[in-house]
Order: sequence, then C-alpha cells, then structure tokens
Amino acid sequence: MDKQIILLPGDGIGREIMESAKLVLTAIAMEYNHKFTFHEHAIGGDAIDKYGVPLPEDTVNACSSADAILLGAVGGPKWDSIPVHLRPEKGLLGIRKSLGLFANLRPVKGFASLLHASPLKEEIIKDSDIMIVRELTGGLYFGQPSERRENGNVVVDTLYYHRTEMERIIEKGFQSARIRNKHLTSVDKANVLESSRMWREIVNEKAKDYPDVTVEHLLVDAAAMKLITQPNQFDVIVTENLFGDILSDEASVLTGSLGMLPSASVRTDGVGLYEPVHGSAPDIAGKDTANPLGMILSAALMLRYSFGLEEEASEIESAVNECMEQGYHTADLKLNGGKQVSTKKMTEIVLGNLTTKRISDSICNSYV
Ligand SMILES: NC(=O)c1ccc[n+]([C@@H]2O[C@H](COP(=O)([O-])OP(=O)(O)OC[C@H]3O[C@@H](n4cnc5c(N)ncnc54)[C@H](O)[C@@H]3O)[C@@H](O)[C@H]2O)c1
Ligand SMILES: CC(C)[C@H](C(=O)O)[C@@H](O)C(=O)O
Ligand SMILES: [Mg+2]
Repeated sequence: MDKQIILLPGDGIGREIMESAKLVLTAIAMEYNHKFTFHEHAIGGDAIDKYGVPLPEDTVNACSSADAILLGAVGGPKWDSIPVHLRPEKGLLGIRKSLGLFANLRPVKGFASLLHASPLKEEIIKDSDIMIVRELTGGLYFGQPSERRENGNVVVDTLYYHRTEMERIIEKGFQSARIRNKHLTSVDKANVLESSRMWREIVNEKAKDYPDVTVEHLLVDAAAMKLITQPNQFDVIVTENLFGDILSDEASVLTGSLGMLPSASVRTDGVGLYEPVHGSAPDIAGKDTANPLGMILSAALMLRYSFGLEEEASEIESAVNECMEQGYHTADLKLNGGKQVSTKKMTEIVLGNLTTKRISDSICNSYV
C-alpha cells in the first residue's frame, strides 16, 4: 500500500511524540511492505513563528490532498498574549473545519495491567470500554458573532448548530453503537439550552431507525458524575463539541493518564486527522518525559480507519499492551513499582515489541 501522510507536529511535546509515531509507522511499513511517505507541515505556534499565521495555506493544501494526517499538539504560553482569533489553537480548529472533519472518535479503554494506575477504584473502572463520539466542527467553538462589546465589558460567544450538523454526528453515534455493544448515551443540557432540545428531538427520531440500540439521555452534569462513578454503564457517548471536549479529558482518568488517549477526527469518506486527546503539555516539553502512547495509538487508528489496515493497527495496539504488561511506563502514570522510562525509551520498547513477532527475542532484549 502506498500512502502520503502529512505530519503536523505543532508545539510543546508535539514534535517529540510525533517522532515516536513516525518510527512506529516506519517499522510497520517495513514489516508489511507498505510505502508510507511523510510530509511535514507547520501548524499552531510553530506556524505563527515561521509564517505569522496558525494555519498557513500551504498546510491546508497539503492536508487536502493527503491520504491521512497525524497531528501532535498545538499551543503554549509563548503565544498567550496573541488575540484569540490568531492563537495556535485556531490552526487546529481551522484544519478540522476546512477538511470537514465533523466526527471526533475518542475510544477510552484502559489496559488491564494499568487498572491500578487510575486514582479510581479498580472495581469501578474494570471492564469499562467507552467510545466518545464528539461533534467537532460546530457549536460554541465556531459560533458567530464571537466578540467583545461595549468597551470590553460585554462578551458574546454564539452556540450555533444547523439540524444537518446534528443529524450526521448523531447518525455516527448510532452506527458506532450498532457495531459495538448497542447502547447509546446522548449527552446534552436539554433542561437549559435550545440547541440541546433540538439535539434530543433528533436522537429520538433516529432511534426509530436503530431498534437494536438502546438509547439513554443524560444531562451533561450528571454524565460527568456518572462517567467516573459508573463508567461501565457506558458504551457509546454522543455529544456536541464542547461537552465532548470536557468529558473526554475526564474519561482519560479511567486509563491512568491523559497521555494514553488517541483520537480520530473523520468525515464520511475515510479521510482523517489523527491526534492524541491531550495538548502540548508545556510543563514537560523538551524533557523527553512525555507519554508517546496516545500519539502512537492514534497512528494505529489511522491505519485502521483511513487505510483499512486492521492487522497492522492491532499489531501496534498489542505492542503497546505488551509494554504495559512488561511494567514500563512514563512519568505521568503514577505507578507503585514498574519501570519508569523516557519518551524515547518507551518508543524503543514499543518498536521492540512489534518486531518480536517477526524477528527474535534477542533483538527485543537489546532494547530493554
Ligand atoms: N489537540 C491539541 O493540540 C490540544 C489539546 C488540548 C490542549 N491543547 C493546548 O495545549 C496547551 C496546554 O494545555 P493544558 O496544559 O491545559 O493541557 P495538556 O493536555 O497539554 O496538559 C494537561 C496536563 O497533562 C499532562 N500531559 C498531557 N499530555 C501528556 C503526555 N503525553 N504525557 C505526559 N503528560 C501529559 C501535562 O503535562 C499537563 O500536566 C494549551 O495551549 C491548550 O490550548 C492542545
Ligand atoms: C486545543 C483545543 C482547541 C482542542 C479542542 O478543544 O478541541 C483540544 O482541547 C482537544 O480536545 O482536541
Ligand atoms: Mg480537549
């Protein structure tokens, strides 16, 4: 298989973890005889520094003709004084919007050997396996007007959704539930927001097309509580943009660290942008301590969803699982015992676990 992959490392730990994903994909390409060609482009603060804008036209053009895109993270204190409409984060919002990537899939499944890494009790998180389906190109993030008025004393952010934007993401939620455990939790704030009233109406209409899927409506505040008290009651969560952003960071606690969570931002034709759920982690950037696994697992999602390479994707996921079982972890996973390693070392261990299946144990041992 011959694929053109755009790499957008971005800011902070973005470049460090992107290097990890690139090495893993290169190893997979060698093993399976694929040709992955990588093209790096600027986004976020990196693009502001180089070109004065968070999303250069050249980056958009390259992404538009690529087979898939990997993104590290954007943002950081260096760009804090920049007005909101020019900030690094606008580069990320801009690329999602211009490519029409309306569905953000955030699987939250802890590794069995990491159950004790979560601050939550093992009996609560055991067996939890959730897919968060987050709307990604509408809502408060993109509402117009969005401005300061009356000498800066009044601020306006608009929560705008068209019915069709809700329909397509809710449909995605039902489809995902149908191929998983057939339970859909729709999260909204229908006791307060007009947008949530329409959201709930659409969920109820669509439910008629999916009689095999059970549907539950939860208000977002209660959902936030239930996510960490009864996580195994969830299968698929479908929700709008801002609620999905907040709930996915919260859900990462189930896995032991935000650094573990991958995500896929897709549209209906298979084109996708793959990015870890976490941000640029400025507090640990450049220290070789970041957890690269959310990024590596995002690369696995790319192979599965954009290229249909299920075996290769599963091989990466198994290699990551093996690292956990071998007791390796980066500093973000607060474990008693185990072997704490750097970003680079963790990447080498994943690579070693990949090749053990095809080469030999002795090569793997040279990494550890
Ligand atoms: N997709 C993205 O590009 C994205 C996502 C979220 C936040 N951001 C941006 O990142 C910047 C920092 O935001 P923040 O601090 O609120 O969130 P963050 O996700 O960057 O960090 C939150 C905490 O988690 C830790 N963390 C995150 N990823 C980690 C990893 N892979 N390994 C180890 N520890 C990790 C950080 O050290 C920090 O303590 C902001 O500019 C924000 O807008 C970008
Ligand atoms: C950086 C920010 C714009 C982004 C979002 O809110 O979508 C991030 O938090 C995420 O979860 O991908
Ligand atoms: Mg977020």
